Amino acid sequence: MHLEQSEARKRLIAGLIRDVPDFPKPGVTFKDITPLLASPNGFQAAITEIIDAAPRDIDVVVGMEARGFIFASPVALALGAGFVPVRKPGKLPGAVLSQSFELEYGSAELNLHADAIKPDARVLVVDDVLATGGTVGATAALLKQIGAELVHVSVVMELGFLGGREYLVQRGIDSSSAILTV
Ligand SMILES: O=P(O)(O)OC[C@H]1O[C@H](OP(=O)(O)OP(=O)(O)O)[C@H](O)[C@@H]1O
Ligand SMILES: Nc1ncnc2[nH]cnc12
Repeated sequence: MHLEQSEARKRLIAGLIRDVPDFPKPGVTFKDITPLLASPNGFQAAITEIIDAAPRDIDVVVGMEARGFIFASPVALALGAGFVPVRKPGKLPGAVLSQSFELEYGSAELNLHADAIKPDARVLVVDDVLATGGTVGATAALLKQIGAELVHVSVVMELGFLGGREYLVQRGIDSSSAILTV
């Protein structure tokens, strides 16, 4: 019964993520989550699936700007954990740690407030899409600079053909789950 409910949620979620060809550049098929967010049942199903897969005793849920914020915040509240944002450069007002990385469609840099997470904190990282793994990898590197423990990575959709999971495993991040893998 539990499994059937989960399968039904996954089907609902899959039907609410739209493929947009050649966005943001030719050759990239963009996975658009806005129809999922616009559906209360769909959005709730995604949050339920992430919570069900999450380890217990999480102190902090980290979400990455911008789409990661949307999923990480309700997950943090449901788990009784704090929410900490990883942001693009120039957005956080305090002293930051910084990490650059490569994306499927460009290069980027992410920042984390240096004092946002205690060194012994158990951290769950939540994002919408795992593509090349660059974003999660950079976030993991930021957490490593602090000394926090990255316990698990949860995403709504993994683009398996881009090898993000292998990229993460090569960096010692071997606990991750995706609601959907394409
Ligand atoms: O595994 P990767 O190759 O790193 O790709 C995945 C990341 O790319 C997207 O973010 P994007 O940088 O497009 O920013 P946005 O959330 O602000 O749209 C997505 O939300 C993930 O964070
Ligand atoms: N193809 C894609 N669709 C949506 N978000 C992404 N982030 C990186 N690649 C993506």
